[in-house]
This record gives sequence, structure tokens and C-alpha cells, in this order.
Amino acid sequence: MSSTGQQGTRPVAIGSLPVGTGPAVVLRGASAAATPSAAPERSASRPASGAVAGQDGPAREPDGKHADGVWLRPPAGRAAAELTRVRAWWDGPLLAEPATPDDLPALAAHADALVLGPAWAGDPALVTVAGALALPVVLARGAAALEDWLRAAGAFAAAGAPGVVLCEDGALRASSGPSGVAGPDLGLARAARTRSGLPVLVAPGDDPHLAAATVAAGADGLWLAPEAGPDDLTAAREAVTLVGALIREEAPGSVDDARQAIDRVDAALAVLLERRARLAGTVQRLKPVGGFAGRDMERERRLVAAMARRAPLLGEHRLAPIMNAVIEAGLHLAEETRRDTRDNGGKPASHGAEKASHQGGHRSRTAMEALAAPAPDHD
Ligand SMILES: O=C(O)C(=O)C[C@]1(C(=O)O)C=C[C@@H](O)C=C1
Repeated sequence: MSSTGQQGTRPVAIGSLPVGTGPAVVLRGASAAATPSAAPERSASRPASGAVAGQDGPAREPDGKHADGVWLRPPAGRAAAELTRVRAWWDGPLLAEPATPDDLPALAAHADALVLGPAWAGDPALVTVAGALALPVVLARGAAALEDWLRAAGAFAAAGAPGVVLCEDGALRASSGPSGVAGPDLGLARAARTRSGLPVLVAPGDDPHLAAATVAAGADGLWLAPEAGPDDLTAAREAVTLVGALIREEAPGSVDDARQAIDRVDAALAVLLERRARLAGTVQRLKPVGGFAGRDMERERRLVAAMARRAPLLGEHRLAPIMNAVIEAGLHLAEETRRDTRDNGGKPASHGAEKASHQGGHRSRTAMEALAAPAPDHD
């Protein structure tokens, strides 16, 4: 394990994927092919497992990336065939849920982790058999109470499972509550993580924007349904990157891991810098004298001092030149935009930021954009 992990959490390796240390992970369900008797191969009907049949691989994000890991719930008696089929296009971390104990040998041969629900946890004989496979166990909560969930996790560890990851999957399995909207219990997931020291995955359900809240609540990973599309994957990845950069402690142990952690922080910085530039542009428009001519050095000194209270390592004297560059970039952008607007007969002209996003063509809405929709009337 290349880093020390989240405080108090015991990381678990699922194949090559560390869970509970480093960034939160994104796992996505793989489609299970329909059984020949239920529907022809490649049909779009829904098999008993609830997965969409007929897809050959996991959805990709627009940039071509897959999820970090794939999970599968093959129909009874089809585990070997389904796992072999998925292994043909996916050699990364693979998690599988057995429909019956007869599926266990196939899982032991092909999967990196067992996904087990409350029914297994309630049967001591099954716990013993599953623990003896020496695969990590992802223990779905289903509708279990916190105490029962944690007790079951302890039972799998005692039976020999080399690691246990909890999965709050209430959104996938439980029927919707009084609100009519099914969703994960983030408070319960957080309590389970604190109490047990085990990594916790959370299924954010049908609303991709819950991914950000899920990471903010401290989840070590997102558990996406097989139906999750590229935009859902992108929203999940954005939440992991941006929200994780703000709240998730990392202690990387290699240059590569440290650079990846820096990339996530830079991604969050970029979103915030863009947002700040828009707001600073609004101030230039509203002030009696905007732009460089209306510069207010006392206000700049005070904002640097306030920032230094949150960034004591950097301190005022290091933050001051950074913020000077940030503020001047914003003023240049505001003046450029004002000139463009004037040249455009008073109509708002596309400035740099807009041009860039237009050039990129269609861009899906990110988690951070959804959290903090930018003001539409920027300068
Ligand atoms: O607060 C203002 O008056 C601004 O114009 C905004 C801003 C900034 O970017 O934060 C920019 C220039 C000023 O010198 C001070 C602050």
C-alpha cells in the first residue's frame, strides 16, 4: 500500500485497486448477458439480476476512461460463463456476487473480491465457506441495521477474509422511503466507517449529483449501477476529484501517487480560479471605477491575510505574490471582455473562457458545475 490511508481506515486491496487510501474509487456494474432461455444474447431486455443485457463493456467517460473496477451479479448457474465473458474485455479489478454457493468456485477463479449481501451474512456456514476463499469481501448492507452490518463484517474477517469493505447500497436495493425517493443513507455510511475503521463504498442511486455528497460524506468509493452512462461516470469522477481534493486526506508514498494527488488538487484549483475570475469580473462591472484603474490594495491585503489563516504553511508573504498574479489575471480578463463587448456593439462577446468551452464542443455538466452553477451574466 503506497500511502497510509484515510485516518483510522484499514485499506483493502481489490486486485490492483486500493480502497480506503488515496482517492475514492469508482466502481460500475457490468451488464450480465441474458440467459439463453430468458432472452437472446445481445437483447436489450432486463435479466433477473436487474442488469441491462446486451452491452459488451462498461460505459466510458467522454475522455475514454473506464471505471476503476467492475462488479457483476451473474444469474444463478452462469457465474463461470459471465465472469469469463467480462474478463475478455476487462482485466482490471473485478468484483462478483454469487447467486448461490455453487457459484463460489467460479468466483474464486476469476474475481478479485466477493460481493455478499445480508442473506449470506446471516448464515454462519456460508460465512465460513466465503471466508475460506481468501478473497476480500464487499459486504452490502441491504436493509440491515448498523449493528448487524458491523457484526457481519467482523464475522467475515474472523472467517479468513483478507479484507472487508462495507457497501451502503440502500439506494439500489431498498424500496423508496416516505419521500418517494430512494437514496443511500450517508449518515449511516459515515457512522459505519467511523465505528469499524473499514472502507465504505456508497451507491449514490439514480441521481448522479449525489456522487458529490457521497464523497463529501467520506465514502471511499462510489458504487454505480450497470445502467450508469458516460455522464454518470463523469459526474462520479468529478466528485472524486474535486470534492476529494478538498476533504480527503492523502499521504502518497511514491512520486507517481503524489503527482496524481497534485493533479486532483490542481483540478479543484482550476475550477475555483475560473469561478473567482467570473466573480472578480462582476465586481469590475459593478464598481464605479473597474479594472486596473480601480484597484484596491487594502482589500487585496485583507483577503491575503484571511487566506493565510487557512494556509498557515504558506503564510501571507508567500500567498501575496500568488494572489497578486490571480487578481491581475482576473483584471486582464475583465478589461479584455469589456473591450470585446464594446467592439461588439454592447452585446456580450465570447471571451476566452466561453470560446474555450465552445471549441470543446458538447461538454457534459460536471459535479462541481452542478454544485455551484456559474452566474450566467459574467462579463
Ligand atoms: O474587490 C474588488 O474591489 C475587486 O475589484 C476584486 C479584486 C479581486 O480580484 O479580488 C480585484 C481588484 C482589486 O484590487 C481588489 C480585489
